[in-house]
Amino acid sequence: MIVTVTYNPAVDQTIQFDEQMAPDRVMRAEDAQFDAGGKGINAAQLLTAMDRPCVATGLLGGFTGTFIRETLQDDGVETAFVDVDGTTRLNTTAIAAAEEYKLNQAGPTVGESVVDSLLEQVRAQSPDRVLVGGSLPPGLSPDAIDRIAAGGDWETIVDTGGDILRELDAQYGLCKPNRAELGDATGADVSTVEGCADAAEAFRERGFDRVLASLGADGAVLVGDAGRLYAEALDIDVVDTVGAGDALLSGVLSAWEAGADDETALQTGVAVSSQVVQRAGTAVPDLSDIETLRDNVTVRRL
Ligand SMILES: Nc1ncnc2c1ncn2[C@@H]1O[C@H](COP(=O)(O)OP(=O)(O)OP(=O)(O)O)[C@@H](O)[C@H]1O
Ligand SMILES: O=P(O)(O)OC[C@@]1(O)O[C@H](CO)[C@@H](O)[C@@H]1O
Repeated sequence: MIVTVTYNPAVDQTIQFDEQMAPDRVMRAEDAQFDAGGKGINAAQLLTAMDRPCVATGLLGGFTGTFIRETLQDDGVETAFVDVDGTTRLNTTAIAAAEEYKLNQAGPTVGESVVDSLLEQVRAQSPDRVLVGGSLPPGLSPDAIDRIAAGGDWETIVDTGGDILRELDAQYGLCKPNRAELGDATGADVSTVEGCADAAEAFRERGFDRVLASLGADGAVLVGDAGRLYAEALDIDVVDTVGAGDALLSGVLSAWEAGADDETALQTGVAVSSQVVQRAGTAVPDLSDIETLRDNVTVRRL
């Protein structure tokens, strides 16, 4: 069973324009939507859609927190959130012509005592795996993630920025940097797939059993004791890439939960992310056919 921890959830607002962004005038949108977001919450929604037992925890507050709580309840996602005084943030993705603008708020300031409250929620679920996803709100340091990792007998997976990854001290089952985050975390040249695999391999020594590097349109690399695996991305029509990394990770975790090997897990991850990027925002696509779709993904050893 997986518990996801989102210290800094968000309502994701996605606004679509037919024309390019321009300053000093009113832009009129063609379409707009709100989704419950934050990396761990996205993963919990996707895992639930793939019938994997999962509980979403994290910090919620204000009217945006209420929206997230109600959306997850409607989607049948099990939750165990901790209430905070501030208001959960609202992040905006503007899709204008072919360009994507991501505008993320910092989130409400919280006190360190929230880590104890969250740990209590996590322990109460007795999970096998815990995924800590997303940025930290003001008031918390990377120690908040280390404390979750060291707080019980579970494997911890972490999906956060390169600056935070670099500062973690505990032992982790996996981290999931994207290309820029891998570059930030390691300082290595990540301009080629091979360079990314080298950087991921070297980064394992910092306390990560496996590194899953997501490379956008170039696919993904999974490096661990079983070797270096590379999956090409599928050739698809992308609407926006918000939540693409969460989808890749959810597919991998879903397959591992079902007992699959790393190769099948990577195929599943790429298949799930391909479904997500073909839809606007972080809405959950139909994943009932994912075990068939993953056969379209080619994995090779580097
Ligand atoms: N342009 C694309 N074409 C095909 N697949 C894509 C494209 N962009 C992303 N993907 C798929 O999504 C996966 C994750 O993408 P990416 O590396 O952009 O994640 P990310 O930067 O962590 O995203 P986010 O932080 O928004 O969740 C890729 O490994 C790939 O399978
Ligand atoms: O600011 P963070 O925590 O790094 O990222 C938050 C976020 O952009 O990531 C998700 C997509 O991966 C969105 O649901 C959410 O708004």
